[in-house]
Amino acid sequence: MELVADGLGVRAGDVWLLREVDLHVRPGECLVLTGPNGSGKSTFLRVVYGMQEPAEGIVTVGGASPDERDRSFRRRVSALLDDSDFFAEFTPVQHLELLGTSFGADLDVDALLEDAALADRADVTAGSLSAGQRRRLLLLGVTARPFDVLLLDEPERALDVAGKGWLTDVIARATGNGAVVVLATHHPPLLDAADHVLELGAPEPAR
Ligand SMILES: Nc1ncnc2c1ncn2[C@@H]1O[C@H](COP(=O)(O)OP(=O)(O)OP(=O)(O)O)[C@@H](O)[C@H]1O
Repeated sequence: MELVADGLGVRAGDVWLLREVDLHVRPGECLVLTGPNGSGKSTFLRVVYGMQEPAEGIVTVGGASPDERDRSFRRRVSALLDDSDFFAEFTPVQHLELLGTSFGADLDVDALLEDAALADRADVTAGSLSAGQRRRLLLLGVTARPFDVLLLDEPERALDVAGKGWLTDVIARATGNGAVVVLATHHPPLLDAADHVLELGAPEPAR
C-alpha cells in the first residue's frame, strides 16, 4: 500500500498546521514527522487514519481515502496513537492471544514477549505494568498483527535505552516486510529510519 498526499492542508481551529504538502511513501518506506509541541504531528496522523478530514488537497492510503470506521481499512492499517489503550485486567499473554484470534494469526506468544523483554511480566495484569512495560505491550499489540501501514505517535515515550533499541528493530522489521511506517517523534535517532522527513513548523494563522 502507498501513502500519497497531494496539496494537503490541515487546519486546527483558526490555524493552518500544514499546507501544500506533497508526499509519496512507497511500501517498505518510513516517513518521520518532526516538529515542536503543538506543530501538528498527531493531527497529521489522525488525518492519515481517517479520524479528521483535510481542509485542502487529498490524502490516500492504498489508493482510497482513509477511514478508521471501515473494518477492511483497520485490518490493513495498524495505529498506536495518543488515545490507544489496552485492557487493564488482561495479562500480556491474554492480549496477544486475543490479537491472534482477532486477526486469524498464529502468533508465537512466548517469542513475542521474550523479544519485547516482557517474558517475566507475561501473566500479570496490564494495569500493574510499569509505564515502559505498558508501552512495550502497546507496541507489540500494533506490530504483532498483520498490517500494510503502521502509524506510531511518539512510540519512544517511556521506553528505556534497551526499549528504544527494540523499537528501532521493530520499525526496521516492519519496513523490511514491505509496510509503510509513519511515525511522529521527539527522539532524533529514529530519524535514521526515515526515507522521508516531514518537518512541521509553527502553525500559521488562517485568514
Ligand atoms: N480538535 C482540535 N481543535 C482545535 N485545535 C486542535 C484540535 N486538535 C489539536 N488542536 C491543536 O492543534 C495543534 C497541533 O496539535 P497536535 O497534537 O497535532 O501537535 P503535536 O505536534 O502532535 O504536538 P506534541 O509534540 O505536543 O505531541 C495544537 O495547538 C492543538 O491544540
